[in-house]
Amino acid sequence: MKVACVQMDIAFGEPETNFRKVTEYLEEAAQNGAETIVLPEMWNTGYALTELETLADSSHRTVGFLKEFAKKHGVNIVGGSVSIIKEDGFYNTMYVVNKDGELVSEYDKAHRFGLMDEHIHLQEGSGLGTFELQGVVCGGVICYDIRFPEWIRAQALNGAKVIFVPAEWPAARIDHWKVLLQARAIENQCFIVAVNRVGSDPKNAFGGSSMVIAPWGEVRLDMAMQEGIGYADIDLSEVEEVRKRIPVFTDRREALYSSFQKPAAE
Ligand SMILES: O=C(O)CCC(=O)C(=O)O
Repeated sequence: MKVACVQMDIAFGEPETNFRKVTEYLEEAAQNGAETIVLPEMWNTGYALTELETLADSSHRTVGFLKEFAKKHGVNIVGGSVSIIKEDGFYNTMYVVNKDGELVSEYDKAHRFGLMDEHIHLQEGSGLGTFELQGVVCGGVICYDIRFPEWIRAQALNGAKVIFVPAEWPAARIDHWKVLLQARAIENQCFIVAVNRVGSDPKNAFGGSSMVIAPWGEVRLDMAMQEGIGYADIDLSEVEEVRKRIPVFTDRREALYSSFQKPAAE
């Protein structure tokens, strides 16, 4: 699978500008032979959370746009995430469409990031976020979600061999981003394809460093602070090979772990 990571700047609170920019990047990646194109987090609005009432996608524009592009160009798109208004509030939602233009996943970010006020403005999701692309089980989580190893493990236990991570991760903590991603790849013995943004908004400067990491932990792509598209080839046989070499999934002791779980507080 040839993946393309779109590491872009995002215009704060300007969906029209961002849709134009994303269209250009998708076209470039498709022309360069990408099979699966990955976008960053909240690419329609950025973190303009106080303006979501007027800016969030209410008419499923994003889904229509991604489906049409995917079908026309025969590419899978892991659509990063966009701000969406649903019946009970705003969500940070990842849409994935396959080469036939079918929506194969709609994942709402599970863990809201307090330092960026998500807990005030956004609802939290409770779906798992696994899906299939070309017969391969994949997972999707969003940014802060990678700080919860049990959540990524749940995806791996449900069969994910490639986990996609769109993000708007600040430069101030970019060391955490790199280490956490590498750890999630090594412990789950899977590929991690992580796409962060560059540029800044009124509150944060973002750290780029979009990465493709192999199941043994090698970094196959690190885009540093470069705006543009990074490409990597993923050979899924590496997942089986690494899982055979060190059989973590066979050696896990679920019953042992759950025997020490604290009961929920009253
Ligand atoms: O966990 C972090 O340090 C960054 C998370 C974040 O920026 C986000 O979830 O949007």
